[in-house]
Amino acid sequence: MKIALAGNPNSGKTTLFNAITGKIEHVGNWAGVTVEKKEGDVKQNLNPRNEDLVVVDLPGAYSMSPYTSEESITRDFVQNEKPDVIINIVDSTNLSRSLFFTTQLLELGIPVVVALNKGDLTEKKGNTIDIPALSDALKCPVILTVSTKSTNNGLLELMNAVVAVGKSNKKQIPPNIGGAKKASTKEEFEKADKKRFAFVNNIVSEVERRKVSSEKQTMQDQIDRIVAHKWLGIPIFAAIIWLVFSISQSWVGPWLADTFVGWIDLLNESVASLLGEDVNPVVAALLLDGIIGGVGAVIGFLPLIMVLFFCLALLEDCGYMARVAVVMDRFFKKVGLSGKSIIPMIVGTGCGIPGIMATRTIKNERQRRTTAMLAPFMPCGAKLPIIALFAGVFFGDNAWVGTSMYFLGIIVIIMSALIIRRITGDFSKSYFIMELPEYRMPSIKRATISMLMRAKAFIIKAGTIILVCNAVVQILQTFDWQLQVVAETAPETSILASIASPLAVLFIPLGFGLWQFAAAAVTGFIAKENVVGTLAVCFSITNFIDVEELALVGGSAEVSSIFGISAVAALAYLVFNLFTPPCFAAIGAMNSEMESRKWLFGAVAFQLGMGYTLAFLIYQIGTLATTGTFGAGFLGGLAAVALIVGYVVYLMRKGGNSAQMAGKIQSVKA
Ligand SMILES: Nc1nc2c(ncn2[C@@H]2O[C@H](COP(=O)(O)OP(=O)(O)OP(=O)(O)O)[C@@H](O)[C@H]2O)c(=O)[nH]1
Ligand SMILES: [Mg+2]
Repeated sequence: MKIALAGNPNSGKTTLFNAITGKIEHVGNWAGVTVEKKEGDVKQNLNPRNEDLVVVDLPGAYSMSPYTSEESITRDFVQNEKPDVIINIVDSTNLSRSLFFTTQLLELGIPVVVALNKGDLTEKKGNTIDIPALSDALKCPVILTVSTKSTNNGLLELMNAVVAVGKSNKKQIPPNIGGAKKASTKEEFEKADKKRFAFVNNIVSEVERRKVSSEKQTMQDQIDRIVAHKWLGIPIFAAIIWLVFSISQSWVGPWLADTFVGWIDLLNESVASLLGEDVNPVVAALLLDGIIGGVGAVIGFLPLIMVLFFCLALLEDCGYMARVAVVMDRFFKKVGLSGKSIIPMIVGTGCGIPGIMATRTIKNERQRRTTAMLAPFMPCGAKLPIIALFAGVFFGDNAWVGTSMYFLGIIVIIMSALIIRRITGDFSKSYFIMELPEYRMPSIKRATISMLMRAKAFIIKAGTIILVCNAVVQILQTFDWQLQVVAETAPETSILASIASPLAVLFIPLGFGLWQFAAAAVTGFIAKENVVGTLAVCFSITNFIDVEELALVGGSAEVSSIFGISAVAALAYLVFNLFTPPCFAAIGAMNSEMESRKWLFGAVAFQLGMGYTLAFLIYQIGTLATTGTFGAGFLGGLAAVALIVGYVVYLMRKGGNSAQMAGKIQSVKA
């Protein structure tokens, strides 16, 4: 039996799906979290008779009408794949809005069971819903559920009702709303919608008793007045992000990382003693420096990243991140995007790929493609080790490094959106309406699960892609083109050095024209964690976190002298890695969401140009400010940057002209 979960965004479909299948799909406290359908089998304890029950979680939808194109995945699935039963998840705190969709589902000829979800919240608010009366009015079973609870949550009753209607021979007859079913033109649909609203309002007024204006509500409004305030919103957001980076990077993170790195060191030592003296030094180096050293350098930052993800999950769960979308909407609207583009960017701070996929809910094509192109500018989980490394080595673990990279990301996104709008010549606007979820105590359990999921992905990546890359880097730097082991005094003769050196020339104006940095930037396109791993291997540093000094990169002076670049150049290198194109996997995701080769190539070129220009400006201006003269390769870099900027300006003019032309043609037509 195939069971579809359908309902409004943020009603709790995925939470319910996870509860009945035992899966751990991403749940978020805002609308539009699920963008793809997901399938799972019903858990044994909710399926006592062991039937073949498959559940499909769908993206949220407000309507089945073909004139709201947004929710097509849900509509297509329900209409084309004909599930045997639909569970309609209804947010019981928002009955009147949710039932509109219910009336449409009831008319499809597929049995519907309503899961009246978030029963705990309704109770807390002091509202009551007459469930038998609601079931009578809708002519379908209605079961009260609390999908966040593990017991006494109504899920067994729900599944029993689902199996019963799925097996019953009696057809469900939808309530009579009066001709709504036969609509085919837009006008007819609109007329039918009006009837539906009237029908729903009528039911709600009969079954629901609301407790009027509770104090809690006004308190929520008061918090929102400050948190989502026009001017205060931004500094509050900055302070919160600073706090998150402080906790993860300066306070709790290093303390955890310290213990963790101790274990990695121990592993390294025990493997070394196991290998003994007789093992071929090339093999020993591959294992100890390349694999354990390289992967260890990356994994060493795991505790730090976990703390950060935990904090972000708490912020998401309590409802704050949805407010950030509202605060940022004002700025995004000015550059042709909307608050809707923020969600992909917030999701992208975990990993760029789901962030890019989240752009799917954006209707306007230019906005969707622009968001998919710019979301990777937010620092994702894989970029955090790079930030942590450079903040540690050059800036004493200061939380401002991470915070400023986060906000630089937002600024670059806003500027880029402005440029892209000009280039495309598409000045269309869109309005952003977002339902704000209520504030609530964040759940430690949910945040822990979210953190562990991300940590798992990080470890798997470190044990596969990162491990292989580090091994390859180690081999390439051990041998020269004649396959002879390179002398320790002449590392520049290795295969790796000879490949990376020509590229390093391009980086001289950016302050890091060394083959090691060039090699690390290139492996970074395979996965951003590789930047840290490759630097560790190339500079033969087995770990960046000093266990003795109880500080991240305790031997920072030592490491920075091994790197041999200035702090300004280090910052430029950090920015270069964060603002050039993301890893290949994310570029693949960009490709599938943009659905246009032209946009994809344009986006990658734009990102390359952006990273290069920013790194150039930071290095040269920073060097001028700290030493009084420009850095090396100033003129060459200036020429390159002038070329990049000149070309972008040319494209913007061209775009502006074509927009003007289009405007003229339209006014002539009018
Ligand atoms: N208090 C309470 N919260 C719930 C319940 N069910 C879900 N939630 C919360 O509601 C929010 C939305 O849950 P999701 O499962 O992501 O909602 P969804 O319907 O899948 O949302 P989209 O995928 O965006 O359409 C999350 O913050 C959940 O923790 C419930 O029964 N009680
Ligand atoms: Mg969902």
